[in-house]
Amino acid sequence: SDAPRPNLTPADHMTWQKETQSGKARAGWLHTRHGSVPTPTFMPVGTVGTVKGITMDSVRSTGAGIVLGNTYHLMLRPTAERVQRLGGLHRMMDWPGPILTDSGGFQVMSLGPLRKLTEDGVTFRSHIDGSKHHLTPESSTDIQFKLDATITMAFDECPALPATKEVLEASMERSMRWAARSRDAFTARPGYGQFGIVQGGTEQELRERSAKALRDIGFEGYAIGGLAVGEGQELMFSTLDYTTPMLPDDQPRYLMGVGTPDDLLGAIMRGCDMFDCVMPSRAGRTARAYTERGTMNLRNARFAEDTRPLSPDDDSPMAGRYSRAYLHHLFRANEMLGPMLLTLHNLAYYQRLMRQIRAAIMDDTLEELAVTLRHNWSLGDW
Ligand SMILES: Cc1cccc2c(=O)nc(N)[nH]c12
Repeated sequence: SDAPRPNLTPADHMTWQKETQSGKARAGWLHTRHGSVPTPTFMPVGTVGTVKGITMDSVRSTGAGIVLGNTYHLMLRPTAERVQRLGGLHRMMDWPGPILTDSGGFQVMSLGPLRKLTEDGVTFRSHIDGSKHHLTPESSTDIQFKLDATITMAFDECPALPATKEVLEASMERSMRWAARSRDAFTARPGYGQFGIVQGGTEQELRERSAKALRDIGFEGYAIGGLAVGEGQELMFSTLDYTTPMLPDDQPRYLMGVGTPDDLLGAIMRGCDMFDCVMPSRAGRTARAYTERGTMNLRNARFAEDTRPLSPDDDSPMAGRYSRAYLHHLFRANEMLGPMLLTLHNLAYYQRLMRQIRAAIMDDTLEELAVTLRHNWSLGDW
């Protein structure tokens, strides 16, 4: 967005400034040690220090401002100590902008085989070489410090859904104890920050207690965890309806692991500001294009001689240079360039969507934009 940047607020940690609001949707600025980013913002996932298949210059060219890394993957390879010796993630991956790192608990529960969870933390074996590892709120926070993460996530447990209220309650309460230990282990630095993660599944009373526990600890931002784990959009939105108002109005809200363009629109309209999801990049590697008219699978034979661009207003650097037919050929031939071009295209679409939504928040026309977007997404290919 070319909106004038409000002046940076001097602070001993990162700050978020709300610029304007339209309904429950907010437009603001995230000010960090590694630069300022307009919100709402979508964070491309750079799990092991790379947004798979494209250079960080390409990521920057899509308009992305902040990217995500993962404690779980980076601690296993190349290890946090080596990243630190290489000058931290920013220098190692040639990304001077802000980096948010997830804390590892979620990835252990979904990736690491043979894991054991205790009050102290999680013991697990590496999915790479079977070596044994232990993650605690303290060690996760220390790893993120070594990575030089701009935004550090508290170490939490994300329970699999469906789960009984008792299971959700015990898990949430443990995550809150871990949040306090994560905060104690965090090293405050000007322009850096740490986010707490609200848990509690789809139980309003648990979400309420979790949000209060995190506010009492005090963080620079608040993530909503425990969603995007198979509950479905309706239940995710209804959970957001009562959860976002529980969080401080003047601090950023990060909905973890979300989502499709329609998810993002709905979550922004419910007061969320930051998002991450593997969908656009993973889809790019599997021949699925995200466009204003919904998604399309470029392996489909109907594209074999379709000389049109992917979408008429594609503003990625490849805009108008590669036809659907060419992409169809690349994927059929299993050429590297296919996933590279389509990942770039999809991330550029997500960033364009963020800019469109932010502009509509600024001129209070978000309701109208939402109708247009949902209509066009339903059209399918033209
Ligand atoms: C990446 C992600 C997606 C979805 C949920 C979560 C969560 O609850 N906690 C963490 N740390 N990460 C998550």
